[in-house]
Amino acid sequence: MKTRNLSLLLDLYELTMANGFFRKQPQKIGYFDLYFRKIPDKGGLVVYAGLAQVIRYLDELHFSASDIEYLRELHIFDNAFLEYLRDFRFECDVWSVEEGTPVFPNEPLLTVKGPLVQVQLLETMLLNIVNHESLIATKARRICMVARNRPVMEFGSRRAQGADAATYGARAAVIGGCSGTANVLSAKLFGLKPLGTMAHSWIQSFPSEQAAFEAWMEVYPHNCLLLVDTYDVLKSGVPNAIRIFKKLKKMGINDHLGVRIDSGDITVLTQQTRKMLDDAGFKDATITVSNALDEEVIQNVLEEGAAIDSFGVGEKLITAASDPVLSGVYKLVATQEDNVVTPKIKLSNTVEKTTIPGFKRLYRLYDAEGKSHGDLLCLDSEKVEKSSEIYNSDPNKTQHVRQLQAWHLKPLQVQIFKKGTLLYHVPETMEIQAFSKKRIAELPMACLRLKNPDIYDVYWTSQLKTLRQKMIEEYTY
Ligand SMILES: Nc1ncnc2c1ncn2[C@@H]1O[C@H](COP(=O)(O)OP(=O)(O)OP(=O)(O)O)[C@@H](O)[C@H]1O
Ligand SMILES: O=P(O)(O)OC[C@H]1O[C@H](OP(=O)(O)OP(=O)(O)O)[C@H](O)[C@@H]1O
Ligand SMILES: O=C(O)c1cccnc1
Repeated sequence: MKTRNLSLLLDLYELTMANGFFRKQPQKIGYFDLYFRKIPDKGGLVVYAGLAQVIRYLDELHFSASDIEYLRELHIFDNAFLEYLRDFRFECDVWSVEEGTPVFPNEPLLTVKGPLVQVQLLETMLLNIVNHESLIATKARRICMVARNRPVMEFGSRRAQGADAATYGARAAVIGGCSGTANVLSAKLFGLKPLGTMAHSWIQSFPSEQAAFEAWMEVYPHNCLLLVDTYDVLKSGVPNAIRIFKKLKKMGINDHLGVRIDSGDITVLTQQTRKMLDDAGFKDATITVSNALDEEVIQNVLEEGAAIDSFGVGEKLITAASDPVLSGVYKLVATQEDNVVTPKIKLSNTVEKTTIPGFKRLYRLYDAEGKSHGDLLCLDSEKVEKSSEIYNSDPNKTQHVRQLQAWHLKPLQVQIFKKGTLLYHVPETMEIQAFSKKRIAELPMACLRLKNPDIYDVYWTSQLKTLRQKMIEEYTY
């Protein structure tokens, strides 16, 4: 893959602060946490995605001669700072949750430790990548869940907000459960299955629908997924498709036969199509549907008894149309000087916006059967004992205080970079999808549902809770 220089894709204030840090606090280390506060669509979980792109961005971070020249001409920055950027070498530690992991509000998904001048520069791109890809993976999870094991093809590139949203979005959609994508670039780059059928233009370009299907059959006899709604699904499209399937059968070909329906009442049309295909002896011929589908439409048509084998889903998925923002944030939680770590807090009028101070660790709590019962956030410096009392971060929960006792702790973050050296190997995308399904299956069922899911429990240790409370009191005037 060619190097991509995104180093100036940041907000100006990151550079002006970095210049200031370089001059005023050059030795100080900063710890930043990346987390979100609210799950889109009032869902029960977010599927974390984007780490592969984060790694690539950090690995390629450099400032070209023309970047430096441009910055010099702004007349904002010190020469010494520009020279530092010219010789920039990434030297941070990075910990991250693994892609595909279901995650919850206020959990540190990514923690970056390094010279303030460096960690501050990363804010925009880390958020841009994680917010986008996690949003799409989360939406895909919702759609694929209601499709109940029927393959969902990602069809959205044409309606995505730009080329990156299409390409990285398709990867995220596969992490969230899609079987593959129509986006060939994304398939090539990320080892995804390239999938597709045909457009109406193919049918329209021939003198008749029958002639179009015949021509397709001649070119792709082993992949005859015919689009049947150009003129009339039941009166023309399906009968013409059946004629083609009969011809193929005579030639001894009976694989990958099917139809795609892209308009009209999905329940009615698929049920009647199924009957026509079955009656003609093509019980294995598949029915694919598309047309502005999302989790609500899919759930609805399946509840109505639609006869569907697979889905093509585009615009609503690739744009996360129902709730198109994951508002992850990147906040300073501690600084370090001479090996002394000092927790930092940001207060707010709203409790949710008050940050969680300190360099922290995140664990998932498992029972003996491998089911997860919540997550635990603690300070890196503390030792968590079996006898520890833990506190639900949601004060409204009735069982507010619990004993750790019966649960096993599994760390959720792994170290990705150590002093700028990459330690982590990104798994294949389909492995990430399988990992994600497994992690999601461990969660309480009630957290998975689309509507009114239970809130997953996130606990804090007593030390973390006390530290936060003390800091809130210290800074409250
Ligand atoms: N049985 C159904 N229940 C719920 N939603 C459905 C059902 N059938 C189709 N839909 C959805 O309703 C929306 C509009 O469908 P409609 O039949 O109006 O398609 P259309 O785009 O107008 O068709 P055309 O492409 O011919 O203009 C689409 O999002 C479609 O997926
Ligand atoms: O509806 P989506 O979920 O985005 O799925 C992708 C859509 O893209 C194609 O439509 P096309 O661009 O040919 O326009 P159309 O809406 O007229 O079918 C295809 O036929 C689907 O309808
Ligand atoms: O292959 C298809 O059927 C397809 C691809 C992209 C968008 N709509 C349909």
